[in-house]
Amino acid sequence: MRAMTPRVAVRTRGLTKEFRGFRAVDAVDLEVSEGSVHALVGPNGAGKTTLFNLLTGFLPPTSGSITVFDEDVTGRPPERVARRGVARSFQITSLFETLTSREHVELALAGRTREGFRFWRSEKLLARRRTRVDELLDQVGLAALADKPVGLLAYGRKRALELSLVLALEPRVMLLDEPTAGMGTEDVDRTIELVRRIATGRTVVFVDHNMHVVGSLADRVTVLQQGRVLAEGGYDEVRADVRVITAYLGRAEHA
Ligand SMILES: Nc1ncnc2c1ncn2[C@@H]1O[C@H](COP(=O)(O)OP(=O)(O)OP(=O)(O)O)[C@@H](O)[C@H]1O
Repeated sequence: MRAMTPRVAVRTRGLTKEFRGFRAVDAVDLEVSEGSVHALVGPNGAGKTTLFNLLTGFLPPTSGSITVFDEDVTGRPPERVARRGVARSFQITSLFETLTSREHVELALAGRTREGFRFWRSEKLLARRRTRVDELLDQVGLAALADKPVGLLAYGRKRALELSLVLALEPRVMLLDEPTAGMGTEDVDRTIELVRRIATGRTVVFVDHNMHVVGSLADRVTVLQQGRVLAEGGYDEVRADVRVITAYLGRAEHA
């Protein structure tokens, strides 16, 4: 039997973003396989966030191209890219402190589906919506805290809620910007488990500075430095790459 080659979920070719002549992302060729978990790492200022913003349409590229499942989305606005199944989380999201987790997820679902806020017109739709809300909260471990105002939740739980809001969009490709930023060890480990769970059947691209997180989750790692791809491969391969070691050590020396 012939082994199936996975499709390419996201591909960039020569992707470049200049800010007044400064190349924050410089001729990046990236290939993310469908169903894989792909990490973007690199020292501060390497261009990771800018690349995320390009992939999701939040910034138009200066040159180069982006395809999502072979469809060209170069220069498309965020809502058009989102319609191709790409959803992202942010480093910092604003949640509504007085609303509960359940209310947040309900709003995310109402915003996403065609029924919008008309679900109350039909008992059937209402029941289906409730089940989906429960599933999403359960998936991120928030079932027991669903009716607490978000302002009372610990930081790690708020980040889990943010993930459920991304999941509510039912993305084919999830982009997670520093999912463990600012977390203590316990929350980091919970988040690793959570991302692993939600990555099943999906493509995930994430940025994280924590190498334990990268090593635990990533099938492939792309290392950026000064906007360029410095190295790419499996975690162990990349970690042993002299150019990567030098890039990180060089930074430590100058810190
Ligand atoms: N809107 C902008 N205008 C001008 N320069 C920018 C802009 N956005 C980013 N840059 C510059 O582009 C470079 C890459 O920034 P970016 O935020 O993408 O890096 P990063 O790898 O995400 O860094 P960090 O790990 O600190 O989040 C930096 O030198 C930054 O100052």
